[in-house]
Amino acid sequence: METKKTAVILINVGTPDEPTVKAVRRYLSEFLNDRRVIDIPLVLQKILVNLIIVPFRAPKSTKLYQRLWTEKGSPLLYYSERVQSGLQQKLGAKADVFMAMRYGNPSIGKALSAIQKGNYDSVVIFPMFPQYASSTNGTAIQAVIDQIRRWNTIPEIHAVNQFYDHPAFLDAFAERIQSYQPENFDHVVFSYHGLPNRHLEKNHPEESITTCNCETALPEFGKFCYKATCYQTTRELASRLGLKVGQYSVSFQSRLSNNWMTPFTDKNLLTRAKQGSKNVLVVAPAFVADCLETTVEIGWEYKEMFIENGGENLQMVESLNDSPRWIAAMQEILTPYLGKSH
Ligand SMILES: C=CC1=C(C)c2cc3[nH]c(cc4nc(cc5[nH]c(cc1n2)c(C)c5CCC(=O)O)C(CCC(=O)O)=C4C)c(C)c3C=C
Ligand SMILES: [Fe+2]
Ligand SMILES: [Fe+2]
Repeated sequence: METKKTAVILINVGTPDEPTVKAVRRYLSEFLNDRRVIDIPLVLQKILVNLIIVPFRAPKSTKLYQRLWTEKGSPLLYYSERVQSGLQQKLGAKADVFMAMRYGNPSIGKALSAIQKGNYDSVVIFPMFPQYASSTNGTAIQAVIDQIRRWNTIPEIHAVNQFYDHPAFLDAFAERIQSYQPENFDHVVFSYHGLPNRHLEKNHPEESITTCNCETALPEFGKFCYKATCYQTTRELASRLGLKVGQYSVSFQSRLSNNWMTPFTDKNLLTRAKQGSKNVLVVAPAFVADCLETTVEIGWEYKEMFIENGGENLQMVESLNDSPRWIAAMQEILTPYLGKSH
């Protein structure tokens, strides 16, 4: 194999610079003005996002970010930095590892300007979302390509566009879940970040989301259907853990409206509490680092609701974060894109 100078750029969604209304407003505004996130007619998006959603959501989100913040800052940023340095150590001279956020800081522009100065032969874009969605991996890959296409010398460009089915990712997540002894819980909930139904329909060329059977098997076109890959991830994890149908369920969280993917995780947990489940384990395999959506939304808000409605214990599985097993898995996922040491 020839020697190539390779840059890997890890990309997560982003997080505000600080838990203040001003910083959260700036972050939400960049996020929600993305055409791949809010995919409605442009004028409507501008009005809806800038005059209604951001002004109303920013104060509410700020309170949540204040609960999330630790002395190390935002967990998403902290773990992204730890993973970057851990992966760099592991890859050694095989590649230089950069990290950026799609929205906010550290910016993709800053990482790419260092990559441009470094004259790399090859750039590998590695969005940190196991299941492809246009609003996550799609926008991250597009943002990098949009900038690189203006360079005088365009390097080789590769993208890991998803890795939900990579055995190294699945084994690392299964090991994490196993450490909580799932057999000791009444039920295991696999909770994925939701999407508007409209986004799903776009990836259903043959069938509507209401008639498709992707909850039980991966359809042929389903590799890029976020719903299908979430269910497939669950089946793979459940089989590694020896969980039987009925011992676990799949649901979707973080909706911004009721026209998002169902079933909703809060309603799933509420029903289970009312039906007598006392002790549930919640896993969130759409995230590789803990963030607002895992720690606060599930770990605090849903937990409170579950206990108020008759449940006794809701245990959130810690995300992969900076675990050595995950960093080794990342190296395996990247192996096809890496040349010899430079
Ligand atoms: C699989 C991961 C994610 C998908 C898919 C996704 C889609 C998506 N998200 C929003 C709106 C918001 N997301 C927010 C935060 C946020 N979302 C993800 C992951 C996915 N989003 C992460 C990792 C985070 C960051 C959390 C952190 O700790 O900083 C927010 C901001 C927080 C809030 O106000 O709730 C919004 C808003 C949409 C509209 C969407 C798909 C269309
Ligand atoms: Fe989100
Ligand atoms: Fe489907």
